[in-house]
Amino acid sequence: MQEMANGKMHFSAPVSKDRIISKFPKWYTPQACLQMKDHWHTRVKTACQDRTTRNVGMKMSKVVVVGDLYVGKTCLINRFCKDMFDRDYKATIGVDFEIERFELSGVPYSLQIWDTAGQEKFKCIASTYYRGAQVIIIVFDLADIRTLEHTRQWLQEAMRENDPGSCFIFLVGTKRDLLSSAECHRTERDAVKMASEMQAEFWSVSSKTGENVREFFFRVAALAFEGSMLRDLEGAGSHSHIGAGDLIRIDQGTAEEPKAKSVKKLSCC
Ligand SMILES: Nc1nc2c(ncn2[C@@H]2O[C@H](COP(=O)(O)OP(=O)(O)OP(=O)(O)O)[C@@H](O)[C@H]2O)c(=O)[nH]1
Ligand SMILES: [Mg+2]
Repeated sequence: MQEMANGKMHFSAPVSKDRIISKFPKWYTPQACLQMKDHWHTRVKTACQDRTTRNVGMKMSKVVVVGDLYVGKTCLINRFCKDMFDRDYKATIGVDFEIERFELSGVPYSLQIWDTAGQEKFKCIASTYYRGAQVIIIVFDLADIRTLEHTRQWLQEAMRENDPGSCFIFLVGTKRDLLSSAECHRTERDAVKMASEMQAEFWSVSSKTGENVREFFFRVAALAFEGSMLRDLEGAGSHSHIGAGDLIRIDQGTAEEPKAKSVKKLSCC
């Protein structure tokens, strides 16, 4: 596909078929969800159908994934982005990121997904990447209740770098394949309570089996996309947008768009 942008001809690969979102994705549980509607906002739908507005607005959102070490942040991202699962633990050093391209309601859109280190000694590096997030995903291990207790602290730290009300917050319990359904039910009840306190949407997933992983990221993409479109359409002040300096700039129109970038791994301060 060829596109004219800034007077230059670009070639952009079509979005892969399994990243096309046409129907508004559903929540995991109505007890802790950010929105209960099951359709695109009318203004967004109209804007998506209007070819003149297709090329304006946010084309990429920053997503930051935080949580204790070993809870499964990297596995969650890898299951979605690469459809793989690694049983062996390799701690994230500093940060990494992946770019995922979608097509939502006919409009191209990308998520820049930042995977941060949970280890205390890398926190000071990771926290410098929290700024400008449109989505914050706080991950905990369903099989280790202490990691749920720590999610409040993770949220506080992530919000220190972002304006209140400027981010969608998700609370995600991983490793549900390790729990019996009774155990899972008990922990989910506590997690729903925590999510409500945080004004977050709760999801329960397994990166090992892939259960709910795709559904979860589709939901993230849809809410982030709709939020961006609405802010653009309403002409909100720049403070509620992702600042230009907060995203790594990637020319989405070039033929050889990098699939993922690994940020230089730094030793800690
Ligand atoms: N059974 C099971 N194991 C999982 C799941 N997700 C992750 N794990 C395992 O949990 C361990 C930690 O996973 P990671 O994704 O590396 O954890 P992390 O949160 O990225 O850890 P840091 O990078 O140190 O912050 C690994 O051994 C994974 O194989 C899951 O859904 N089910
Ligand atoms: Mg990791």
